[in-house]
Amino acid sequence: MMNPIYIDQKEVLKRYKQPDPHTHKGIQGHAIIIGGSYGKMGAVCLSSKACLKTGCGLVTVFIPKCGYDILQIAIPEVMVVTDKDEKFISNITFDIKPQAIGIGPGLGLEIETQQAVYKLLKTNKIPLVIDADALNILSKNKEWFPLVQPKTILTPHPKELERLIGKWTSEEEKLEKTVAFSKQYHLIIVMKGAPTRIIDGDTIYENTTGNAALATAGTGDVLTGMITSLLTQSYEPINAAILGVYLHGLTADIALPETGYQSFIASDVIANIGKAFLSITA
Ligand SMILES: NC(=O)C1=CN([C@@H]2O[C@H](COP(=O)(O)OP(=O)(O)OC[C@H]3O[C@@H](n4cnc5c(N)ncnc54)[C@H](OP(=O)(O)O)[C@@H]3O)[C@@H](O)[C@H]2O)[C@@H](O)CC1
Ligand SMILES: Nc1ncnc2c1ncn2[C@@H]1O[C@H](COP(=O)(O)OP(=O)(O)O)[C@@H](O)[C@H]1O
Ligand SMILES: [Mg+2]
Repeated sequence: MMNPIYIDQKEVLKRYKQPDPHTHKGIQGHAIIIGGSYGKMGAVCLSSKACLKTGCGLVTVFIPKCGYDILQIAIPEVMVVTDKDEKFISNITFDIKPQAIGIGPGLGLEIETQQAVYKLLKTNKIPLVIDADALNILSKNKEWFPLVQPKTILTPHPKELERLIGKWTSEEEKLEKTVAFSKQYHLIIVMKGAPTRIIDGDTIYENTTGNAALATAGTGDVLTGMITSLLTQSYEPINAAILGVYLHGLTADIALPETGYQSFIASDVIANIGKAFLSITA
């Protein structure tokens, strides 16, 4: 197996693009975050807020009806489109033209939701991040793998990865299986963990930021929003994944002296995205 490329400040600065002073919200890009189900709307709140805070111009969420008030009250900057169903997503339709899609946080596994994901995968040509229950839906329907567009970013935690590629008996085998999966379907796999690794075919990247404070509900949902945001801002998928993972970890390193490991929560990731951006260019 190849040695990893460490994702450090030098690697990130090679890829980071300073915003143009003459940019506007249209140029900064429009993201759509698709997810949520009854009791898991917080995942979409976290993901969509993180998306905005990572610099894209506009964010729309596509959620089941029961999330409408929750989203509009929690994050006034985010626009909302609702499904026809109350508690889960059953048919994904929107007439906006986003530059990137993030799908999965809080989505649930209802049969109707699985069919809605199938329809999206079959027709979608927009850069995509697949996380959480959208990954679990793919794992339940492995014959859909070839429908996923090349260079789509998948962000599994270890259990989601196991559901996708099967069990492994060593770290080496886990990496080999993930590289083979990435190569077979031309996908970028963000193997979340400590450390997070990004697999792009034969190339393995290893993140150098982050700490155990991130072991708390919703931090993965936040990462999905951040990577989706970078995709809307015209970063190549691999660069969006690299920059997103690095900044996400950096928020926890910045916050740790104030929060300690225990009190750090996913909203603290979002609150520190600004400082993380400032520190990479400092
Ligand atoms: N506020 C909200 O609305 C929130 C909503 N959320 C939404 O909930 C949905 C379900 O997502 P989920 O990840 O909680 O459940 P699931 O896929 O069964 O995986 C859990 C199991 O995986 C394992 N595991 C995880 N990490 C691991 C690691 N690093 N290393 C090793 N193992 C690890 C671990 O398994 P164990 O070790 O217990 O066998 C654990 O029990 C999804 O839509 C998500 O977006 C959440 O984001 C929370 C906030
Ligand atoms: N001990 C740890 N050290 C560094 N990062 C961690 C640690 N535990 C979790 N993380 C990070 O936190 C995030 C958790 O994502 P995930 O499991 O999808 O959470 P959720 O689904 O609750 O949002 C990942 O980015 C992972 O790399
Ligand atoms: Mg998750």
